[in-house]
Amino acid sequence: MLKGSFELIGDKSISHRAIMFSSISKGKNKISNFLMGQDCLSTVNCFRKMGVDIEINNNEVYVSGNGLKGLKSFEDKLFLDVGNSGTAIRLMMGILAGQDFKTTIIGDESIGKRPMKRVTDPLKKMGAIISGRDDANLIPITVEGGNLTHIDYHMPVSSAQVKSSLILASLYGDNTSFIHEKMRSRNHTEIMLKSFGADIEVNNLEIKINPVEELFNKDIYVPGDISSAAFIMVGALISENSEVLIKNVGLNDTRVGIIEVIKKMNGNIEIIDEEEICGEKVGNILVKYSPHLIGTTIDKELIPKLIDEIPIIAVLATRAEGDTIIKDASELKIKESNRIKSVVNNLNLIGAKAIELEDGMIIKGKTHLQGGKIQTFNDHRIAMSFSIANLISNNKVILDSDKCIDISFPGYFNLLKKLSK
Ligand SMILES: O=C(O)C1=C[C@@H](OP(=O)(O)O)[C@@H](O)[C@H](O)C1
Ligand SMILES: C=C(OP(=O)(O)O)C(=O)O
Repeated sequence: MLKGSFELIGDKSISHRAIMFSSISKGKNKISNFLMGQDCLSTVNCFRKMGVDIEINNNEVYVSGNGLKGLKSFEDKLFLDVGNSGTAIRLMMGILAGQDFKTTIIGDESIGKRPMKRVTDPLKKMGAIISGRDDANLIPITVEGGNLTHIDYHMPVSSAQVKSSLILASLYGDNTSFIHEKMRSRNHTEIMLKSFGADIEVNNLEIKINPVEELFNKDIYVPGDISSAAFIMVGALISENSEVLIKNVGLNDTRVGIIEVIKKMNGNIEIIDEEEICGEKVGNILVKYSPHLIGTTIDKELIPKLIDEIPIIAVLATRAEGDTIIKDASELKIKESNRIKSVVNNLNLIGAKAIELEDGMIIKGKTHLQGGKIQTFNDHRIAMSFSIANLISNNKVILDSDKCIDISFPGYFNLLKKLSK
């Protein structure tokens, strides 16, 4: 059973953006509740390497921005290392496209397999010179920035990383740019850049960006990460007699898909004390054990609102009455692991019944988890999802490795231990 309350750690997406946008703005600012996860620290290291003064003091970060074109070239032999982070590399390429120097980006084995053409193609159209393995699809990727044109681009995939990268490059363009989304993805970039003085207008799925001379730093408070809260929420929903209050959860409309799904599945979840801080909705969430969960279908518009939560939703679905069907989610195949395969194979391995689909999965409800040793593929979301499955398994669910959890949720096991009664 999970019981108690806790303050949620900072949002990963917003923490990355806070470092990047502060680094290319003028002035000094403070970022509070910054996520000290490995992914966000990779972003810090990249911008330090490009001459930005970034000081870390507990969960607070102080950034002295260099201005829009003020990043500095470093010795040729050095690379920018993004580690495991898709957000870091894709967003950073948008910024590098506007700088007057050449940079090579590297990362770990997982990022080495993730597709970058979705970003490098449109950035090349804007005038950046980009090369890399497999026609600039795979790292190491070299970006030579400079004078960019504008772009009118219809995104072929729904991705906040692609959208954000192009918004950033558009700040350096020669005229107004338009970016058209297929589906509404997380909008932290639009919110934060506007507060820094960017000229951005959003009309449904169209984003209009006018280039600016400079951005100006503002203090940022990072709300808690709903994608991290999701593991504890599901833990509480499925373990008997649980009741957990999660404080300080980011509740941006583009991120709350997990709450919508839990409600549809008849889960006992309640949002209390909602407010707005730095343009982002924040609130407390009360979750209680829910013995009468029902299966559901998740598809289309809902997918971008919960893309990172699908592995843990799949665990939740094993406790529901009836099947849960997840469709339109082929993006899962190109995350830190192929999350369709890693979820389905591991669920079946511990006694659940899951079927792999081309663009998602079906999870049979009310199955009894038996436990077993699962493969995380060094994917943090897989590791945490199956550590929650462990709470309801007859025998232990053993992870082959759990170090990857530090990528997005440092202190995760300590918290789980504190809440476990
Ligand atoms: O913009 C972001 O911060 C993110 C966007 C999503 O990726 P895509 O843009 O590839 O969908 C998400 O999976 C990732 O964890 C963070
Ligand atoms: C996919 C993820 O992150 P990124 O794309 O930044 O590596 C994630 O955190 O689940």
